[in-house]
Amino acid sequence: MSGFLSALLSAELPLIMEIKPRDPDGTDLLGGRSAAEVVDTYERAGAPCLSVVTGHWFGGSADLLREVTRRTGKPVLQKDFITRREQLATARDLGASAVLLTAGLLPSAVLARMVTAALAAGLTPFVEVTTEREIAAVPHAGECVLAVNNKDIKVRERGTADLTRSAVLLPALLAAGTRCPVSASGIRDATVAAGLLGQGFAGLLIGTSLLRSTDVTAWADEVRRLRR
Ligand SMILES: O=P(O)(O)OC[C@@H](O)[C@@H](O)c1c[nH]c2ccccc12
Repeated sequence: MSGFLSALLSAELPLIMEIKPRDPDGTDLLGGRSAAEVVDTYERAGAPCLSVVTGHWFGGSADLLREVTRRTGKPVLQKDFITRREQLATARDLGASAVLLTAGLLPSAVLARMVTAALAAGLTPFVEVTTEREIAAVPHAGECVLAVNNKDIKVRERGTADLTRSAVLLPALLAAGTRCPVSASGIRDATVAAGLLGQGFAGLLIGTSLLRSTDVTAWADEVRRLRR
């Protein structure tokens, strides 16, 4: 099993904590903090894995990913529009353990090729889906993280999140054979997070709410408390 999958599946609190400099509307999310400071905050709160957005419209970059992977020993997911094999080699060189593949943006033959190529490169495919049809197009689902995106990448993650999408698609994720169904985007507080974990998600990907939080450890502790 990949390092990313096993870290998530063995975590006492499976929150993939994300670093991105801006939200899709351009609002700053780092508030003057360095990437290293955010990494340390997330590690103190118990993150088993991290995510770094390298896409430029979120203010990300390859340098940001490098800075994070140098700082942490935790497996790191690269979030970007990965469509070509060369990008997989770059992700690995920058220290990523997992890569985002967006099912809704890739023709199914390309998605299949990229999943296979990522696995061959030792990277965990983190496949984002929004429909049952997209889920059905994911090969080797048992080796992938399958993540329902509660927002819509086609409108650049603007707009409000639809958390019912996660609930509706969870059975299809499990039927596809993933060990690691994840809910991503728009998880605004600990109550929502605890609810999704209670439904059966094996992991959650959270960015904005944690980046805006003044106390990430308290945020995570609240999820722990609600799950008891
Ligand atoms: O900040 P949020 O709402 O917690 O969402 C995190 C993550 O899911 C979101 O940043 C994201 C989802 N899909 C993406 C694709 C590219 C870049 C970023 C993303």
